[in-house]
Amino acid sequence: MKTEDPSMTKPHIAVIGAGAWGTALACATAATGADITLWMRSPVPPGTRVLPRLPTVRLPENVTITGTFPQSADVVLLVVPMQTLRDVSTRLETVLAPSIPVITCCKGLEEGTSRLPLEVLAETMPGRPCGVLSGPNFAIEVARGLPAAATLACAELALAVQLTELLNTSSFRLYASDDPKGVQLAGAAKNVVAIGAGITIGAGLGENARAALITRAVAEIGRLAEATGGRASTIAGLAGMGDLILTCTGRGSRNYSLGLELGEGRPLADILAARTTVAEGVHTAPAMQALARATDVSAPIMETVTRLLAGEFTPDDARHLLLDRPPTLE
Ligand SMILES: NC(=O)c1ccc[n+]([C@@H]2O[C@H](COP(=O)([O-])OP(=O)(O)OC[C@H]3O[C@@H](n4cnc5c(N)ncnc54)[C@H](O)[C@@H]3O)[C@@H](O)[C@H]2O)c1
Ligand SMILES: O=P(O)(O)OC[C@H](O)CO
Repeated sequence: MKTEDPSMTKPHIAVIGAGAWGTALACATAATGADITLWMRSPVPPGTRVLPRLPTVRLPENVTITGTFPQSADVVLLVVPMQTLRDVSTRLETVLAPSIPVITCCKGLEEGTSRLPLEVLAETMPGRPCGVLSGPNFAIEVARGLPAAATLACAELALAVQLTELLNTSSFRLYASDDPKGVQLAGAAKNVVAIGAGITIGAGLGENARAALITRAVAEIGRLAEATGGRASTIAGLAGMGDLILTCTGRGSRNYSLGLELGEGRPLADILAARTTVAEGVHTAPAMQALARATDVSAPIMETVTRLLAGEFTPDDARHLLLDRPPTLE
């Protein structure tokens, strides 16, 4: 009788959240050959292989959809909207073995507390090894296996390296980092800047203005990263500059397209009412404004986008994004 060699057991990667990004990450990590379980909160009929957020993508055979949280896995990817991270991670913590590493793939700050994703997990999953994955990644392209890259950061570089080796594939290239604060700050802030970039184009201010906005955002996000214990140099990488380039120019971005509509004069409430997907920048902007104020960081872009979203500025005032400040040194 054949006995199974435990050293030949396939890795198990659990993905929590079957929105666009969770579905894409299930497809991408399936290419490692691991067994993938994809948790979704809404039940689907047995045999479902195509999920609502990415209706043109068929899940690979080694992806199993489940409605039950995992108790174990080699790694868990948490891929839910930022404002639900506290609730979902609290519930997951009650069943998941304490040594299992969790990677947050959210890009945002928690509204009301201005917490970064890993700061939320430190409260809901204390003592657990955690990391963050972030980079210029439109879900549909990653799901289709088009080439993409991202940063995976953990406070312990050795863990980041170990997890990149587990998750890296020939089309989804991962770079390890030991600056999780900088990576999270970058991923959250770019969504706010993307709204600003959309407003700039939607209000007809031109592409020069957008390029200036993106470039000044790099400096602003660097200051915010340092104020939260991260490194400004991280903002030059995939999670910073890389994601700013993608999200501030690609019409596939929900944050950028929301900004475009705002810039064209459509009220925020109408834009949000017509959408079912998450535009993280709407929640993250006031949290980023509060963080900047609390840490005494000059953050005119975060401030202006927040005030535009709150209706304190009209799109006609969008030049505030760049121009209404005295000249200074670069
Ligand atoms: N879509 C992308 O291209 C992309 C790429 C990189 C990172 N991200 C980030 O990933 C995160 C998720 O984004 P997405 O694009 O998958 O969002 P989405 O709007 O496509 O889907 C969100 C998913 O979360 C689920 N959800 C909503 N409320 C929930 C709750 N209370 N509990 C559990 N699940 C809940 C929804 O059912 C849905 O499946 C965001 O932080 C986003 O910034 C997205
Ligand atoms: O559609 P957005 O604006 O949430 O952007 C998606 C990804 O974060 C791009 O990297």
